[in-house]
Amino acid sequence: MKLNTEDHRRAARRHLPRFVFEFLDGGAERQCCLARNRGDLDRVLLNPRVLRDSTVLDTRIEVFGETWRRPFGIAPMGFTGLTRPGGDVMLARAAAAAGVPFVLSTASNSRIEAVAQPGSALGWFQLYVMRDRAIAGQMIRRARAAGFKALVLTVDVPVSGYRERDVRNGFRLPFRPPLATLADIALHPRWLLRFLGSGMPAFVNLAETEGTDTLALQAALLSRDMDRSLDWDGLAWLRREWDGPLVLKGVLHPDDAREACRRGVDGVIVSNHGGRQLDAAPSSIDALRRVLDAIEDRIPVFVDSGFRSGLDVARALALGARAVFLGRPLLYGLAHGGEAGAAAVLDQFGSELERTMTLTGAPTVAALDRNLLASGDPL
Ligand SMILES: Cc1cc2nc3c(=O)[nH]c(=O)nc-3n(C[C@H](O)[C@H](O)[C@H](O)COP(=O)(O)O)c2cc1C
Ligand SMILES: CCCCC(=O)C(=O)O
Repeated sequence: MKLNTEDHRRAARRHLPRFVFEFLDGGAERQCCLARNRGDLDRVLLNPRVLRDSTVLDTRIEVFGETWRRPFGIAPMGFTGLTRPGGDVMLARAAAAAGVPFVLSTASNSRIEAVAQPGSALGWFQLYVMRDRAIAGQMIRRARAAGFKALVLTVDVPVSGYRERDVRNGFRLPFRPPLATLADIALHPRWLLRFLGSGMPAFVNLAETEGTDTLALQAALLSRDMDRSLDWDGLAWLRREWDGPLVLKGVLHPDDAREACRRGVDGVIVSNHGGRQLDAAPSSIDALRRVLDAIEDRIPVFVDSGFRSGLDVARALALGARAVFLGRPLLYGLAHGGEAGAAAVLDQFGSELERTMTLTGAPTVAALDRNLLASGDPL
């Protein structure tokens, strides 16, 4: 029986070889940031209101002119195909069925065009800018042609965080696993069998860009060898390439949030990349408060990193976030149950959120506001 995200996580751990589970589950260095996300969320207390009619709950929100059925979506995640072949399409389908957005990663293992169809109305595209900016240009054009609504530029990966587990497990391209990793893969035949027909998943969208050395490029993406010269002026270049909503992902500092507003960005995602980049970064919920104060309602503020239940989502909404993006919980569901597993996780977050709204006397998302925050909240 799977009652919560931890149950899905345990099932994923059983299904996956260790190198895959540790890649998706792990954080950077001593994993302090990963733990901080969790600890700080647990300390946000909601002070419930009583005697409020909550027979009808409304979890819908509006974002960039579109309606989401619930105030959360699926964060962009690379190498999803390693968890399950066709994983990107499964996640997009689960999101579409739940009426929430799915953000397709630059490092996906499914073609942009294949994900656009099942994801359709609420699909967003996440961009990593590699050294050859022409590649980003090609991806943006494909994403626009395929109907993606918003572009998410991830800005917290100028270089990879140090993921020590990935190094120990030999997880890089070309994949030459050490014996211990090979032996562990052999112990997971159900996972292995799924890849017999298809082999190791590729970063197919990179592989399709013109005039590039595909293998070297894929290795560069997995080692997160990005364009470190990208700066605020680089945004002007992106603006010329993309005329839809532009969202910056990985903003933590209030001054960067203000700069984003000045530069005409349409939204920010407060994120520490799920504790996978700077281990000393503040928790996402802590940074969220400061970014919200800096932005003063000028543009929507989203958040991700560490959200494991609908109650956590309510915490961020009460602080003032427009919506929350969910990362690993969806991969746990995908790992053990494919599309149905991902759908079960989204359902779980929906019912947890509804229960929290009822318990706090907040029948609409708008009613989940700072008034619910318990005084003496230690953050
Ligand atoms: C396996 C994995 C792959 C990821 N790949 C990407 C990516 O390609 N692009 C990106 O912007 N963020 C990526 N992220 C970060 C997520 O978008 C998100 O910020 C983070 O997972 C949220 O934290 P949570 O997993 O604790 O919910 C990845 C995260 C994981 C766990
Ligand atoms: C697989 C390429 C990048 C994925 C990523 O951003 C992450 O592992 O956090």
